[in-house]
Amino acid sequence: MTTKTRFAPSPTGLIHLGNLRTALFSWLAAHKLGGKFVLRIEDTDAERSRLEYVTALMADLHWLGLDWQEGPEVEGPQAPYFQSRRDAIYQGFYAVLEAQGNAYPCYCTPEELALSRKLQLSQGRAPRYAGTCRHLDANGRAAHEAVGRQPTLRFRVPDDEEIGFDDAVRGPQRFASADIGDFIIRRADGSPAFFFCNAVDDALMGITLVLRGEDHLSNTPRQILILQALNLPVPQYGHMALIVGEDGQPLSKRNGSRTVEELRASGFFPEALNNYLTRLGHPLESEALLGLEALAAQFKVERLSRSPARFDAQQLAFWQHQALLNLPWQRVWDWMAPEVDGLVPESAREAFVAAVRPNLSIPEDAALWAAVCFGEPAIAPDAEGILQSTSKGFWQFALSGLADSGTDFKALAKSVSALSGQKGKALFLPLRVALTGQTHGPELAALLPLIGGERAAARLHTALEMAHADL
Ligand SMILES: Nc1ncnc2c1ncn2[C@@H]1O[C@H](COP(=O)(O)OP(=O)(O)OP(=O)(O)O)[C@@H](O)[C@H]1O
Ligand SMILES: [Zn+2]
Repeated sequence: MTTKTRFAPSPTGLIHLGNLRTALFSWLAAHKLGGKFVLRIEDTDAERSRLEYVTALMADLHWLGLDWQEGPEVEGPQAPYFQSRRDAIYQGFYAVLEAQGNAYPCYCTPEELALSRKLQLSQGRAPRYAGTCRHLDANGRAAHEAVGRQPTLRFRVPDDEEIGFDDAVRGPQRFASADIGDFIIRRADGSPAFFFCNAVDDALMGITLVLRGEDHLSNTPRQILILQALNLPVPQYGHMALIVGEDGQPLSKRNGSRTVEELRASGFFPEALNNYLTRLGHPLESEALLGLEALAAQFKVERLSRSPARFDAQQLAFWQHQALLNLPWQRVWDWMAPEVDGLVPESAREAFVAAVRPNLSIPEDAALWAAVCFGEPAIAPDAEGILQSTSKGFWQFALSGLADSGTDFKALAKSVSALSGQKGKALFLPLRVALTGQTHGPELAALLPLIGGERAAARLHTALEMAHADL
């Protein structure tokens, strides 16, 4: 049996890294074994669901390379993949459950339910549905209907059963049916309850492995009961620890967690997110930046951690740096192009990327180095003093070195050192400051050929003017 996984977001906001990691792990689990990954949109909450969030989350998944084999856009044998368009399917299953006696209409009002809950709490009991409408006969129902009460549909939970399943992440789980009250599977307005259509669709779509956040763990026994009653296949479930933010709270669409869209807009590479998130709560042997297929090859469901994973901005920055160092130069060029285009000659692009990529973290960082190489950069405030404390003689040696060795920085440094007697920082820092205006930056050996002999000579002249008179 091939693995089939799914990502089933509710389009009620932009997705965050917690949602994304669920999608990523599901994708990896499917692709590891040549299986399929399904995207299903759980938009039954008409009030909170928005089409623009569907569009946004699909754009996010495409950007990350997490393409789906069934779902919106590509369709598939179980279309439609929007739950809002599958209502006829759910109604059919409600009818089956009612005919079997596994579901019954409940006419209790929200006020009556709240009162019952309060009463149970005051008696020190865990509140659950008291079973008021469990045994209503046709007359009792008719009486409620006559006063215009709209019923919900409740699932009749068997009395004394144990519901067990083997969680792919957390191991064996046991629940007593006696702790689960009869629960609502269709709301009074006719709309399906989340865990009902979620379970039914997983079964109909042939999902074999459901990886999701542990916020869903308590839904699972109810979903298993529904599927068993309908004689539908029960997938394997794996409940992962949630990602918590710096405040210790789970990332959530409701609490304004940083969205994938924001991370993309601020210049993160998809490879940085994929590599960071795969290692967040899942140990990997490889320390290298890996593509999705390589990540999938190393991914193992049984390695998923049971303890919460904390979002760590530094680790994400580390993987962004790895992406900058390792991606093909054209990718890095396309990423920085909007910031530097027009400044960098076409023939110098590859060399420019090679020179500056270790010194970047966001595209805007490239603008400074483009100005350094091809424009007229200002001298940074912390650099001015360094030039003022050099001697004019030093710059005369530098100018003659440049005339002899051209843009070969190693040869230039060697000749200035031989003539001036300076070494180490006393040699390199003034040269860096004069040539770039900065006290830190990419290798001068890589920058100088881009700066070119003419600009370099002009900058050494400026340094000569700023140096104090001596010799
Ligand atoms: N902080 C989190 N860490 C890991 N996974 C998460 C986190 N929050 C949600 N998920 C998972 O993301 C998947 C999609 O969830 P869903 O679209 O319902 O979003 P949500 O963030 O839970 O929504 P809301 O913020 O409204 O509660 C689910 O499997 C859910 O368990
Ligand atoms: Zn009732």
